[in-house]
Amino acid sequence: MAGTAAARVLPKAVTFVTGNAKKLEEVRAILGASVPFQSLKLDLPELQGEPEDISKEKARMAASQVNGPVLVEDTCLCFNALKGLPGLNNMLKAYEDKSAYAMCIFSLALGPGEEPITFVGKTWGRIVPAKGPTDFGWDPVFQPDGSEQTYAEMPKSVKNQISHRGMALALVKEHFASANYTIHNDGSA
Ligand SMILES: O=c1nc[nH]c2c1ncn2[C@H]1C[C@H](O)[C@@H](COP(=O)(O)OP(=O)(O)OP(=O)(O)O)O1
Ligand SMILES: [Mg+2]
Repeated sequence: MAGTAAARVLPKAVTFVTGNAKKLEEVRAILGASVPFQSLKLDLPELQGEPEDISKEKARMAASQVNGPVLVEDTCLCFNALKGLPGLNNMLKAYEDKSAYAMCIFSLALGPGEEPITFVGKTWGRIVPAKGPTDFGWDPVFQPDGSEQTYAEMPKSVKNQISHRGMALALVKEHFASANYTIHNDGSA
């Protein structure tokens, strides 16, 4: 019957594994208190393959290292001219089609050996000559459809409302709201 499942008990709060401070800043701002987490930088291998598979494998590796629930994230800027292949800005110079999408994939693994759940967010736009502050990756060259500003030019709150990361985290939030996990701290770090 729907809605009668007992809340799953987690041994500790979720660890968001990332080495990227700008990502972490956005994830904190977007999740607020809705998903309690701590962050940790781990040296994980950069894997090859389909984006969702890479993300799940990253979550599996992180969950066994942390020995607890983890959230990992991978982002790519995918160019339609290159049939979605993640690539570099200057590769686009040869193409008329400047359309692109930013894609963010989060994977949640509740512990070692558990099948990760993925959450995907996409924002469509195009590649433009750089505008705005240059402190976060390709933000100055990505202009979302319907906007006159690049991600870099937008106030953070506006980027987070419409961004690939914001979209994916809306799904993460929904998942946590419906799963209703309870945290029973096991006393380890
Ligand atoms: O919203 C964004 N706006 C602009 N640039 C961004 C964004 N999000 C990621 N990026 C950049 C950072 C990195 O140069 C590349 C791949 O990101 P990605 O491999 O997922 O990140 P990372 O290796 O720095 O951190 P992590 O430790 O979480 O894997 O895209
Ligand atoms: Mg990475």
